[in-house]
Amino acid sequence: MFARDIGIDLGTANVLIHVKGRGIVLNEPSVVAIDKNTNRVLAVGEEARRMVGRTPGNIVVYRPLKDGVIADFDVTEAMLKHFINKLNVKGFLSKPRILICCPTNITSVEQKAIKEAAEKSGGKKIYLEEEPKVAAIGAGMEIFQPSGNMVVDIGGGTTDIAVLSMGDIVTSSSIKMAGDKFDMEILNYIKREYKLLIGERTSEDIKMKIATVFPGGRNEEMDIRGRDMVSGLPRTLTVRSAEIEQALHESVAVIVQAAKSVLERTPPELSADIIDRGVILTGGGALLHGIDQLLSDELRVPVLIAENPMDCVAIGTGIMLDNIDRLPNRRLG
Ligand SMILES: Nc1ncnc2c1ncn2[C@@H]1O[C@H](COP(=O)(O)OP(=O)(O)OP(=O)(O)O)[C@@H](O)[C@H]1O
Repeated sequence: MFARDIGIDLGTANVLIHVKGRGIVLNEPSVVAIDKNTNRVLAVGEEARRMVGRTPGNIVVYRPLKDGVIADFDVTEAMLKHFINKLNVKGFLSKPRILICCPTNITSVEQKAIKEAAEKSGGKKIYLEEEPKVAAIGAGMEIFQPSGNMVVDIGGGTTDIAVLSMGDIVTSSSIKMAGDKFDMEILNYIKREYKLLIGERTSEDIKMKIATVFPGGRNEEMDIRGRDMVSGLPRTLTVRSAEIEQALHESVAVIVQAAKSVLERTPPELSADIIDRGVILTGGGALLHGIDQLLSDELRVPVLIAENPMDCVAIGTGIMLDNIDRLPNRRLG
C-alpha cells in the first residue's frame, strides 16, 4: 500500500479527480439530490443530475457550487466526501496528498472547511490552488518560464482570465459570466420570443448542439420541446443557430470586455509574448462554437482551444503535485 497523490477539480458544473499514475478516475456533475423531509442525501453526481427538473416536491436537486461560489457548504462537503470515498482513499490509497482547485472567490473560512472535508476523507496534506493557473499548466503552457501566457477558462459558473509568468498570476479577472448564464439567456430568449417554457437541460442542449457566438459561424436547427405559456400544453418548435447567436451576444460581450481589460493591465513585454504564443481557452465554455474566432477577432491575437479543455484543470493538478515543492505562493499549504 502506498500513497498516490490526488488532484481534484471542484467545479461549479463538474468534479474531476485525477490520481497520479492512473489519470482522471472520476468525472461527474456537481449535483446532489436531497430528501427535504429527512435531509438525507439520495444521490450524488450523474445519478442526481438525471433528476434535475424531474423530482417530486420532497426531493430537491442542488448544485451546491452555483455561480462559482459555495452556495451550500454542507452539501458541498457531503459531495466532496462522497466522491473521495468512492475512490476508497482510506484503504487502497493510504494517506495521499490532495490538491484541490476550487472557485476563485471563496472565503478563507470556506477554504478551511474544504480542507477539513478533504482531511476527514483521508488526505494527509491538502493544498488549495487557483483555477486559472492550474488550467494553464494542464493545457501544456510553460508558465514557470519568464514569459507571458494568457488563459481564459470558461466554466459553468465563472470565467477566469489570467496572464501568468514565472509560475504566478500577473494580471487576472474572474467574472460570473459563463456556461450557466448562457443557458439562462437561451431559456429567457425562447420564453420571450415564443412564449415557450423550456428546462435548463434543454437550453444547455441547444447551446451544445446548434449555438454559435460568431455571426454566421454555424447554420443549424433543432426541434425543442417545452410548455406553452398560454395554453399550458406541451409544444414543439424549431430554433436556429442565428437566433441563438443573438441571444448570447450580450453575454459573450462581457467576456470579451473582461479579456480586453486584463490585456490592458498587462505589462508590455508580456503582451508581446501573448502575440507570439496566443491565448489558450480551457473549460467547457471553450467548446462553445465560435468563441475562439470571436475572441481572436476582438483581441487581435491568436486564440487556441486547449486539447480536452474540460480536463485541463484535473490534468494540471497532477502536474502541480509533481512540482509542489517549487511552487510559489501556494495557498494553505
Ligand atoms: N460543447 C459545448 N458547447 C458549449 N458549452 C459546453 C459544451 N460542453 C460543455 N459546455 C459547458 O461547459 C460548462 C462546464 O464546464 P466546466 O466543467 O469546465 O466547468 P466547471 O469547472 O465545473 O465550472 P467553474 O470553472 O465555473 O467552477 C457547462 O456550462 C457546460 O454547459
